[in-house]
Amino acid sequence: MKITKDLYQGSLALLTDFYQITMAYAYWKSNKAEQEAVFSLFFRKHPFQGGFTLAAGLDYVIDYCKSFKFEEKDISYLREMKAKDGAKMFDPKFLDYLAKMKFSCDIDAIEEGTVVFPNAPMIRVKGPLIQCQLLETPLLNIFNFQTLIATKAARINLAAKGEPVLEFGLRRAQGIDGALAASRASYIGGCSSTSNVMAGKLFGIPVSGTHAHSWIMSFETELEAFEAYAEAFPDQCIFLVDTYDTLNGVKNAIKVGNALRSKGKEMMGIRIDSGDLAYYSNQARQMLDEAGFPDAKIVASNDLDEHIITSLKGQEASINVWGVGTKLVTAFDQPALGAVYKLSAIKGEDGSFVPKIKVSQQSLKINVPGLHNVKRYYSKGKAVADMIYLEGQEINPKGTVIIDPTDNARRKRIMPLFYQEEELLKPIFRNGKLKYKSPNLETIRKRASDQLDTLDKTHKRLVNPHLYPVGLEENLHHLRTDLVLKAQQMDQASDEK
Ligand SMILES: Nc1ncnc2c1ncn2[C@@H]1O[C@H](COP(=O)(O)OP(=O)(O)OP(=O)(O)O)[C@@H](O)[C@H]1O
Ligand SMILES: O=P(O)(O)OC[C@H]1O[C@H](OP(=O)(O)OP(=O)(O)O)[C@H](O)[C@@H]1O
Ligand SMILES: O=C(O)c1cccnc1
Repeated sequence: MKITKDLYQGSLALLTDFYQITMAYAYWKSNKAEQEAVFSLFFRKHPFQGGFTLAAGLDYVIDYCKSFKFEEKDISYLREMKAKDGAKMFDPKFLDYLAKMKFSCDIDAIEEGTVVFPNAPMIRVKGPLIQCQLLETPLLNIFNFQTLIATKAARINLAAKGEPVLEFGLRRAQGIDGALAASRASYIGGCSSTSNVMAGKLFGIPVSGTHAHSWIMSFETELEAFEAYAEAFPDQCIFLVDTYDTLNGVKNAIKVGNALRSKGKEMMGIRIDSGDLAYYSNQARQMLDEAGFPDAKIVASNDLDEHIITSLKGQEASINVWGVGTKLVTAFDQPALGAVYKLSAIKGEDGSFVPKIKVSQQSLKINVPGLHNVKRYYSKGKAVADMIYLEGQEINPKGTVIIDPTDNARRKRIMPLFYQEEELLKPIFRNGKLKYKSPNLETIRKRASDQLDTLDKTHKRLVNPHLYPVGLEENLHHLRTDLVLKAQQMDQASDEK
C-alpha cells in the first residue's frame, strides 16, 4: 500500500505531537535516546458498549514506518523553532542526529481483521527509546480510528445478517483522510462496497451507488427522470422513489421496469431514503411482487446504524440492502476508541529489561508490565480465552489460571492441553526491516468474517454482551501486583520524609 506516498508525498515524521519531539530532544541530551525500550498499544474498553473489537490499521502503520525519516524540509522547520528566550530550540547536533536516524525497531502486531479484547497488546514496539517514543502518536492515530470504524462496520453488518451494507459515508466523514481510512476499515468490517471512488481506486474496494434527489428534481416529472436514468444505465437501475410521494414513486419505478423488460433488461430495484422505512418497504415489496418484480431489491438509507437496522428487522421490514453513511464513518455514538501506548519495559545497565508500571487509583488504568505477548485458546474452532503472558514464560499445559487485570476476583482456569492456541502478535519488523507480507484487502476482510465466526454469539450481541475472558498469566499477574505494591511503598516512604 502506498497511501502516504500517493496522498502526502514523502515522510510523515512530523505527524506527531510536539511533546514527542521535545522528549526526543531531552532523551538525546540525557544520553537515553538509544536505550532499548518496549511499548505496548492497547485499549481498555470495547467501543459502543460492545463485546468485541475488530483490529484495523496495520497496513497504514507498516507504510508509516517504512517511510519514517526526517527529511531536509522537516529538519529545516525544526531548525527555525525558537524557545521563549528567542534562542533556537534545538541543538543543531540533535537535528543532525534526527536527519541520520534510521528506523530500526522490532514491531510485533495483531493482524488486521482479528478480533481483539481490552488490555491485550495490539502492537508492541521494541527499539531505541527515542524511536519508540516518536511512533506513539501516529500509531495511536492510525489504530484508534481504523479499529473503531472496522468495529462499527462489523456491528452494522452483524445487524444486517448477511445482507449487503453499502458504505455511503464520504460526504459526512471527518475530512479527506478520515473518509478514505473509514472506507477501508468499513470494507474490512464487512461492508460490500463504498460510494467513495478514490477509496475504490486506492484500495480496490468495489464501488457502487444509486442516484440522488437532485437527479429527480432536475426533470419535470419523476417518471421522466427514471426513464432517462434507465436509458443511461439499463442494467443498473435502482430508482430513488421518495422525492415526492414514495408509493407513487414505486408505481413509476414499476412502469419503467416494465419498459426495460420489453427491451430485455431488468431493473435492479428501488431506494427509499425517508419516512417510515418498515411501512414503505413493506408496501413497496407488495407492489413490486404483484407487478411481477419479486427479485427487485429494496435499498434503504437515512441515518441508519446497527440499532435501527435491528429494529427494522424486528418490524419485518422488506429491506434487502442497507445504505449506511454518517453513523458508520463518524462512529457516531463513540467518536474515539481510546487506545493508549505505554512504556512497559526498559533495558537496564546489566542488559536485561526492567518491567515498568504506571500506577493509578483505578486498576483499569494500571498497564501490563514487561515484554508481554498474547495467546488465544480455541476449543472446537471457538475462541475460549486470551492469555497475556511474559515472553519466554513456560505455561503449564495441564492447567493454569488467567486473572482479569481489572478485577482480581475474575479468574478462569485454562487447560492448554485441550485447546488449540494461536500467538496473536506476529513479527512485522525486525531491526527496522519489514518481515511481514501484508495480505490483500479481500483476505483481511475474509479474516474478519472468520474471526467473528470464532466468537460465541453471546459476545456479539449489541446490548449487554457477555464478557469474553481475557487475563494475565499467573506470573505476570504477580509481577504486576508486586510492582504496584512497590510503587505504593515508595510513594508512602517519600510522603513520610
Ligand atoms: N420503522 C422505523 N423504525 C425505526 N426507525 C426508523 C423507521 N423508519 C425510519 N426510521 C429511522 O428514523 C429516523 C427518521 O429520521 P427523520 O426524522 O429524518 O425522518 P424522515 O422522514 O426521513 O425525514 P426527512 O424527510 O427529513 O429525511 C432515521 O434515522 C430512520 O432511519
Ligand atoms: O444517512 P446516511 O447514513 O448518512 O447515508 C447517506 C445519506 O446521504 C444521502 O443524503 P443527502 O441528503 O446528502 O443527499 P440526497 O439528496 O442524495 O438524499 C443519502 O440519500 C443518504 O440519506
Ligand atoms: O449512491 C448512493 O445512493 C449514495 C451515495 C452517497 C450518499 N448517499 C447515497
